[in-house]
Amino acid sequence: MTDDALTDDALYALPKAELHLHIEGTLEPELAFELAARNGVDLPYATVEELSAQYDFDDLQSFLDLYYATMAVLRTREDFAELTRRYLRRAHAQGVRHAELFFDPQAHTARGVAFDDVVDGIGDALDEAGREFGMSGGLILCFLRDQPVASAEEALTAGLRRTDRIVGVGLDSAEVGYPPSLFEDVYARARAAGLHAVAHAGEEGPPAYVREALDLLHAERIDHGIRSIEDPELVARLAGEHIPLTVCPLSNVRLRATPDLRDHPLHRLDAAGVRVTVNSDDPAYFGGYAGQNFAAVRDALGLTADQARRFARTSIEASFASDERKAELLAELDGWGA
Ligand code: HPA
Ligand SMILES: [Zn+2]
Repeated sequence: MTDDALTDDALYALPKAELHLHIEGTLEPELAFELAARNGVDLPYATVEELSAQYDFDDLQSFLDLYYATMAVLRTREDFAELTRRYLRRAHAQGVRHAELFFDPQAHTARGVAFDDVVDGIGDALDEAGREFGMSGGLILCFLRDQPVASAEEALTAGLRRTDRIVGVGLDSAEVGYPPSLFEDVYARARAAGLHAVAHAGEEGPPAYVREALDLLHAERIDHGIRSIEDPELVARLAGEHIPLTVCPLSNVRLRATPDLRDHPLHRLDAAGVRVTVNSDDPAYFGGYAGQNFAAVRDALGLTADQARRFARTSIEASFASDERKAELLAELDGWGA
C-alpha cells in the first residue's frame, strides 16, 4: 500500500477495532423517527431535517442535551437490537471487525427501561453480526459522571449480573467538575469482579483528570485524552506505560474540543510514542463512522499508509478481544492492500 493509494475505499477496507463508540450515539434521525412512531414517543422536532438541523454543537453539554433527549425513543429490547444492527452493518462496511460498545444504562433505567432489555438487545445484534459478518465485540457499561455515585453503584450491581455480555466499565457524560476520583470505589468493585476499566478523560477536562483516571481508576485505556498534549510529562508517561488513547477526531471538531481538525494533536501524540487509535464516538451526530474518521484525518492532517496501519494495529492490540481473536485480526491486517 503506497501513501497515494490511501483512498476512502482503502481506509474502509483497513481491518480495525472500534474502541470508542457510544451505541446511543449511532441513532440516526431516520431511525429516531421510526422508533418514535412505533413507541408513541413525541420528539420535539417534526421532521428528520428539523432534527438534523440541531446537530450544530457549541460544546459537550450542548450535544449531551440532544443525545439524552433523542434516546427517549429507545424503549424495547428490539429497539436496542435494531439500533445496534444498523450500527454494526455500517461499521463493518468501513472495516470494523471488532467493536466494543459503550452503553449508558442509567439513562435508560431512569426512563423505566429494563437493564436487561438494553443488554440483551445490543447482545442480540452482536450475535447476529458474528454469524453474518464474523464480527466480534462486547459491551462496556459507562457510568454517567454527572449523576450521583450511588446511581453508578446501582448500575454496576446490575452489570455484575451480566458479565456474559459486559466486558468492562467506562465513565462518560459531562466531564468538567466531575473528576474521576469520585468513582474510585465503584471502579475498585468493578475491577475486583474481573471487569476491564476505561474512562473518558481529557476531552474537555484537564490533564489532571487523565492522571486520576490512571492512578485512581486504574484505567487501561483513556477515552479521548487529547488534552494530555498540554502536559509533556503526562505524554511521556502515557508513552512509557503504553496507555492507549481512543481518539475521536470528528467528535473533537464537532464539540469544539479542538478548534479545527488541522490543529488536532493526534499526530503529535503519535510522534511522542503514545499509542493512539481512531474512533467515531457518536457517529450519527458527528458526521462519520470509523472509516470516515480515518479519511478526515488524511484530508486535514495527512496520513501515510504506515500510520493508518499502525493506528489499526494499535486498535486491535488495545482491544479486549481474546489473544486468539487478536491474532486473527492482525493476520487480516497484514494482508491489507496486498
Ligand atoms: O463524547 C462524549 N463525551 C462524554 N460523554 C459522552 N457520551 C456520549 N458521547 C460522549
Ligand atoms: Zn465518548
